[in-house]
Amino acid sequence: MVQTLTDTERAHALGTVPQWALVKDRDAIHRVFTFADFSEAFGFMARVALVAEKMDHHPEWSNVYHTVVVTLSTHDAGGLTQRDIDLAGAMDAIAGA
Ligand SMILES: C[C@H](O)[C@H](O)[C@H]1CNC2=NC(N)=NC(=O)C2=N1
Repeated sequence: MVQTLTDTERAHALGTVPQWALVKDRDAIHRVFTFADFSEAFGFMARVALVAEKMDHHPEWSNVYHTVVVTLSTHDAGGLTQRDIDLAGAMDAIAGA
């Protein structure tokens, strides 16, 4: 079973994905991606979906027109783990930032 990050690990891990912020009321990270239009946003989601499935780690997300709102947390561990940091990094790379 994957473990939630310790405070020291968390500080280091968050530094590797600086565009993500800790969620206030739960142990999770959050980012809003904004694209040029719906096609770009949905194309991003399609690419991320394939990667997430391969990683066996899945985002909580929603889409409205050109924005994709994402929360990452590891349900099996009840909080933030390295798996969330890895998926966040993969999403950043797919989005190009
Ligand atoms: C059985 C399967 O491996 C698990 O349910 C995976 C799938 N995707 C997951 N995604 C996320 N975000 N957290 C999990 O704990 C998780 N667990």
